[in-house]
Amino acid sequence: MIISVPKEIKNNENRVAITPAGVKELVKRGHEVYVQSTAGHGSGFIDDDYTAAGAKITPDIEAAYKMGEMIVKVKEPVFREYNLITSGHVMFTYFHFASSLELTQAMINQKAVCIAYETVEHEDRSLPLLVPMSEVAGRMAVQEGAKYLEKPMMGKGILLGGVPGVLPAKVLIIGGGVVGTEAAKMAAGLGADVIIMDSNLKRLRYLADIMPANVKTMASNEYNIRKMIRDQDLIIGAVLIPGAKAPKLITKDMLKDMQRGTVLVDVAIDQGGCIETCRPTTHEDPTYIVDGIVHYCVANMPGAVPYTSTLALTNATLPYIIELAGSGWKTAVAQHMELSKGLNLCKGQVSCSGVADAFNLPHHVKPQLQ
Ligand SMILES: NC(=O)C1=CN([C@@H]2O[C@H](COP(=O)(O)OP(=O)(O)OC[C@H]3O[C@@H](n4cnc5c(N)ncnc54)[C@H](O)[C@@H]3O)[C@@H](O)[C@H]2O)C=CC1
Ligand SMILES: CC(=O)C(=O)O
Ligand SMILES: [Mg+2]
Repeated sequence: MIISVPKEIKNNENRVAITPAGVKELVKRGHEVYVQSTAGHGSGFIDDDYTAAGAKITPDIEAAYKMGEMIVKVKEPVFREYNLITSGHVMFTYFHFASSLELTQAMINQKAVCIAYETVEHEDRSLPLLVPMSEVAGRMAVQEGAKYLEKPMMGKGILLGGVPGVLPAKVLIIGGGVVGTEAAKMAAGLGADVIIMDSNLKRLRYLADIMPANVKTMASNEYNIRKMIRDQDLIIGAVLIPGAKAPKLITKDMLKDMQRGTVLVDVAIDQGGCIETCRPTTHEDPTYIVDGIVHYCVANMPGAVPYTSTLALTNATLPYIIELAGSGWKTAVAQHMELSKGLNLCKGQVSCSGVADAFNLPHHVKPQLQ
């Protein structure tokens, strides 16, 4: 198969979808790999690293899309890419369709086969291609939260861990999955006073067992959220219903109950966000203030630490790229339950229920696989 890797053009997105090591594995199996010139620069790979591994370099994004049967990316296509995508393409990348009708409609119109990293799902319901980036974003959420709690950044002016004789900051994490767990570990390690809320009691039992003593667990419901947000310093949104739009758990009217300078980091923003006043921001301009509350809502947080994120992501995606390239997408999707869960759009039909529900579109349980 011919696999093509365009350079990411989303704001401050420095990850790349394939490393030279990945190219070598694909070329060894008889595939042809095209990589757009400078696509790897942000992650520390130069064009010569790719050619040495057997890739061919394309001069621009148009050529990258033109050459490939399967396009492997990191982030969802942006407007400039829509018309480069055709019904002949298999697109393998993060899409987060439920958060964007525009993107969903564009990909329906282009009739491409869209397999979304974030909904590839194992039988035990884990999400192997979301996990590594959630690990990164969960850890970063605390790092970024700590930074924006500083007074010059419009935060309350409180140090997460406190100092001897002064109490530490309070951190509330809503959603105790991968992002929430990693955030809790980081915040606890810095000495903060941490609460994790989740709607899944089994998950809370597990977290209560493994977390240090400065992490407490609490059931997630409106009453508890309203009660706890009053005196928190940092609140991290980390819920997920796979494929679907995130539920709004903190509404605009709740902001007046928070203390000024409280920082909200809505990691779930890529699925629309779980805080009503959150809208996607970029690494260039990551925060804004509503009612004195700092909102941080960057939808591609791992893009800022590409040296870590590209390796973590491609460690997970490469086996699936090899499978899709080796068997062809139809056979791979038919034979592998995890990849069939990843199929979101197929030649203009919506095959992911979360996406269909988000926009009231017809849901094709069995899309045309021809
Ligand atoms: N902004 C960014 O750059 C990034 C965003 N993400 C996003 O972060 C979000 C979380 O991802 P993961 O932790 O991997 O998901 P996960 O599936 O591991 O965890 C989600 C948790 O939310 C819980 N949950 C669902 N509804 C809830 C509710 N009403 N109240 C409390 N908890 C609830 C679930 O029980 C589960 O434990 C996703 O939207 C993901 O796409 C992930 C990586 C990067
Ligand atoms: C998961 C995701 O959206 C990201 O890594 O950017
Ligand atoms: Mg994202």
